[in-house]
Amino acid sequence: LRRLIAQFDHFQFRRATVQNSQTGALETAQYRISKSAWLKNEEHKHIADVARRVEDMTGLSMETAEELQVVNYGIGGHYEPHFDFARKEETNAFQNLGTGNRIATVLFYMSDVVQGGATVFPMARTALWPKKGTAAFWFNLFPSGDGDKRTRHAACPVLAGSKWVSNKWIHEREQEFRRPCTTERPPEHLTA
Ligand SMILES: O=C(O)CCC(=O)C(=O)O
Ligand SMILES: [Fe+2]
Repeated sequence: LRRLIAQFDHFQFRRATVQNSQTGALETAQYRISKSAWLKNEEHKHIADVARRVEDMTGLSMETAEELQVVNYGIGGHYEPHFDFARKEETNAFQNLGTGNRIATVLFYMSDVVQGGATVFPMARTALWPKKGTAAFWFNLFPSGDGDKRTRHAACPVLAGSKWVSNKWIHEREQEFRRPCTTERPPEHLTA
Protein backbone atom coordinates (compact mmCIF):
# COMPACT_ATOMS: atom_id res chain seq x y z
CA LEU A 1 0.00 0.00 0.00
CA ARG A 2 2.82 2.43 0.76
CA ARG A 3 4.39 1.75 -2.60
CA LEU A 4 1.00 2.38 -4.14
CA ILE A 5 0.69 5.70 -2.33
CA ALA A 6 4.14 6.75 -3.48
CA GLN A 7 3.13 6.02 -7.09
CA PHE A 8 -0.05 8.04 -7.07
CA ASP A 9 0.52 11.70 -6.49
CA HIS A 10 -3.22 12.30 -6.85
CA PHE A 11 -3.65 11.03 -3.29
CA GLN A 12 -3.84 14.41 -1.64
CA PHE A 13 -2.24 14.40 1.76
CA ARG A 14 -3.44 17.34 3.83
CA ARG A 15 -3.03 18.45 7.40
CA ALA A 16 -5.33 16.18 9.43
CA THR A 17 -8.41 17.76 11.02
CA VAL A 18 -10.48 17.05 14.12
CA GLN A 19 -14.12 17.75 14.81
CA ASN A 20 -14.84 20.69 17.13
CA SER A 21 -17.13 19.17 19.78
CA GLN A 22 -19.08 22.43 20.23
CA THR A 23 -19.64 23.47 16.64
CA GLY A 24 -19.20 20.19 14.79
CA ALA A 25 -16.81 21.88 12.34
CA LEU A 26 -13.68 20.13 11.05
CA GLU A 27 -10.56 22.11 11.90
CA THR A 28 -6.84 21.68 12.43
CA ALA A 29 -5.62 21.53 16.04
CA GLN A 30 -2.29 21.50 17.85
CA TYR A 31 -3.30 18.20 19.42
CA ARG A 32 -3.30 16.34 16.11
CA ILE A 33 -0.21 16.92 13.97
CA SER A 34 -0.09 14.71 10.90
CA LYS A 35 -1.01 14.59 7.25
CA SER A 36 -3.74 12.34 6.01
CA ALA A 37 -5.64 11.26 2.93
CA TRP A 38 -8.87 9.31 2.39
CA LEU A 39 -8.65 6.45 -0.09
CA LYS A 40 -11.74 5.01 -1.78
CA ASN A 41 -12.18 1.31 -2.58
CA GLU A 42 -12.82 2.27 -6.21
CA GLU A 43 -9.47 4.02 -6.51
CA HIS A 44 -7.38 0.85 -6.65
CA LYS A 45 -7.94 -2.85 -6.18
CA HIS A 46 -5.41 -2.93 -3.34
CA ILE A 47 -7.55 -0.49 -1.39
CA ALA A 48 -10.64 -2.63 -1.94
CA ASP A 49 -8.53 -5.63 -0.81
CA VAL A 50 -7.82 -3.89 2.50
CA ALA A 51 -11.56 -3.47 3.13
CA ARG A 52 -12.20 -7.11 2.24
CA ARG A 53 -9.47 -8.23 4.63
CA VAL A 54 -10.89 -6.08 7.41
CA GLU A 55 -14.27 -7.72 6.83
CA ASP A 56 -12.65 -11.17 7.02
CA MET A 57 -10.58 -10.28 10.10
CA THR A 58 -13.40 -8.75 12.09
CA GLY A 59 -16.52 -10.49 10.81
CA LEU A 60 -18.09 -7.03 10.55
CA SER A 61 -19.79 -5.49 7.53
CA MET A 62 -17.89 -2.87 5.52
CA GLU A 63 -21.16 -1.55 4.07
CA THR A 64 -21.12 1.48 6.39
CA ALA A 65 -17.37 1.75 7.05
CA GLU A 66 -15.50 4.95 6.28
CA GLU A 67 -12.99 5.16 3.46
CA LEU A 68 -9.45 4.12 4.36
CA GLN A 69 -7.66 6.97 6.10
CA VAL A 70 -3.89 6.93 5.55
CA VAL A 71 -1.86 9.03 7.99
CA ASN A 72 1.77 10.14 7.98
CA TYR A 73 3.49 11.64 11.02
CA GLY A 74 6.82 13.43 10.69
CA ILE A 75 9.16 14.17 13.57
CA GLY A 76 7.09 15.61 16.42
CA GLY A 77 3.88 14.37 14.79
CA HIS A 78 1.40 13.08 17.35
CA TYR A 79 -2.25 12.78 18.33
CA GLU A 80 -3.17 13.54 21.93
CA PRO A 81 -5.55 11.28 23.92
CA HIS A 82 -8.96 10.99 22.27
CA PHE A 83 -11.86 8.67 21.55
CA ASP A 84 -12.52 7.52 18.02
CA PHE A 85 -16.26 7.38 18.73
CA ALA A 86 -18.58 10.38 19.08
CA ARG A 87 -19.83 11.10 22.57
CA LYS A 88 -23.47 11.87 23.30
CA GLU A 89 -22.84 15.53 24.00
CA GLU A 90 -21.00 16.16 20.73
CA THR A 91 -22.64 18.22 18.02
CA ASN A 92 -23.30 16.73 14.58
CA ALA A 93 -20.98 13.81 15.15
CA PHE A 94 -21.52 11.38 12.28
CA GLN A 95 -25.17 12.41 12.13
CA ASN A 96 -25.09 13.22 8.46
CA LEU A 97 -23.69 9.78 7.66
CA GLY A 98 -26.76 7.89 8.92
CA THR A 99 -24.47 4.98 9.80
CA GLY A 100 -24.38 5.32 13.57
CA ASN A 101 -21.29 5.69 15.67
CA ARG A 102 -17.81 4.17 15.14
CA ILE A 103 -18.33 0.71 16.60
CA ALA A 104 -14.73 -0.44 16.02
CA THR A 105 -11.32 0.65 14.77
CA VAL A 106 -8.72 -1.23 12.74
CA LEU A 107 -5.34 0.52 12.84
CA PHE A 108 -2.69 -0.74 10.41
CA TYR A 109 0.97 0.01 11.02
CA MET A 110 2.52 0.59 7.62
CA SER A 111 6.03 1.39 8.83
CA ASP A 112 8.44 0.77 11.65
CA VAL A 113 9.34 3.96 13.55
CA VAL A 114 12.98 4.59 14.48
CA GLN A 115 12.06 6.15 17.83
CA GLY A 116 8.76 7.14 19.47
CA GLY A 117 5.35 6.92 17.83
CA ALA A 118 3.71 4.30 20.04
CA THR A 119 -0.07 4.15 20.28
CA VAL A 120 -0.91 4.24 23.98
CA PHE A 121 -4.13 3.42 25.84
CA PRO A 122 -3.59 5.01 29.28
CA MET A 123 -6.64 3.48 30.98
CA ALA A 124 -5.87 0.02 29.62
CA ARG A 125 -2.18 0.58 30.49
CA THR A 126 -1.20 -0.62 27.03
CA ALA A 127 1.37 0.62 24.52
CA LEU A 128 1.50 -0.63 20.94
CA TRP A 129 4.78 -0.14 19.14
CA PRO A 130 4.49 0.38 15.40
CA LYS A 131 5.72 -2.58 13.44
CA LYS A 132 5.28 -2.64 9.70
CA GLY A 133 2.66 -5.17 8.59
CA THR A 134 0.86 -5.40 11.93
CA ALA A 135 -2.58 -4.13 12.90
CA ALA A 136 -4.62 -3.39 16.00
CA PHE A 137 -8.36 -3.93 16.38
CA TRP A 138 -10.67 -2.81 19.15
CA PHE A 139 -14.35 -2.19 19.77
CA ASN A 140 -15.03 1.42 20.71
CA LEU A 141 -18.59 0.70 21.84
CA PHE A 142 -20.14 -1.78 24.24
CA PRO A 143 -22.88 -4.01 22.78
CA SER A 144 -25.33 -1.54 24.36
CA GLY A 145 -23.98 1.21 22.08
CA ASP A 146 -22.39 3.08 25.00
CA GLY A 147 -18.86 4.33 24.36
CA ASP A 148 -16.09 2.40 26.12
CA LYS A 149 -13.89 4.79 28.10
CA ARG A 150 -11.06 2.27 28.13
CA THR A 151 -10.47 2.84 24.42
CA ARG A 152 -9.12 6.37 24.99
CA HIS A 153 -5.78 6.46 23.17
CA ALA A 154 -3.04 8.66 21.80
CA ALA A 155 -0.26 8.57 19.22
CA CYS A 156 2.99 9.52 20.97
CA PRO A 157 5.30 11.96 19.20
CA VAL A 158 7.62 10.55 16.57
CA LEU A 159 11.16 11.25 17.80
CA ALA A 160 13.12 9.86 14.87
CA GLY A 161 12.03 8.54 11.50
CA SER A 162 8.55 8.75 10.03
CA LYS A 163 5.36 6.92 10.91
CA TRP A 164 2.72 5.64 8.50
CA VAL A 165 -0.57 4.19 9.67
CA SER A 166 -4.00 3.68 8.22
CA ASN A 167 -7.38 3.62 9.93
CA LYS A 168 -10.50 1.74 8.95
CA TRP A 169 -13.42 2.95 11.04
CA ILE A 170 -16.34 0.55 11.17
CA HIS A 171 -19.83 1.84 11.97
CA GLU A 172 -22.83 0.45 13.87
CA ARG A 173 -25.41 0.11 11.12
CA GLU A 174 -25.37 -3.22 9.22
CA GLN A 175 -23.75 -5.02 12.18
CA GLU A 176 -27.14 -5.96 13.70
CA PHE A 177 -26.70 -9.68 13.02
CA ARG A 178 -22.92 -9.75 13.22
CA ARG A 179 -22.58 -8.08 16.59
CA PRO A 180 -26.05 -8.04 18.12
CA CYS A 181 -26.71 -5.26 20.61
CA THR A 182 -27.93 -5.81 24.14
CA THR A 183 -30.11 -3.77 26.45
CA GLU A 184 -27.78 -4.55 29.34
CA ARG A 185 -25.82 -1.41 30.22
CA PRO A 186 -22.14 -1.54 31.19
CA PRO A 187 -20.98 -0.06 34.52
CA GLU A 188 -21.24 3.72 34.37
CA HIS A 189 -17.59 4.34 35.26
CA LEU A 190 -16.57 2.61 32.01
CA THR A 191 -18.82 4.56 29.67
CA ALA A 192 -18.17 7.84 27.92
O1 LIG B 1 -1.32 6.84 14.92
C1 LIG B 1 -1.70 6.19 15.89
O2 LIG B 1 -0.95 5.45 16.52
C2 LIG B 1 -3.11 6.32 16.34
C3 LIG B 1 -3.95 7.14 15.38
C4 LIG B 1 -5.30 7.45 15.90
O3 LIG B 1 -5.61 7.22 17.03
C5 LIG B 1 -6.31 8.04 15.01
O4 LIG B 1 -5.98 8.43 13.88
O5 LIG B 1 -7.48 8.14 15.42
FE1 LIG C 1 -7.71 7.30 17.30
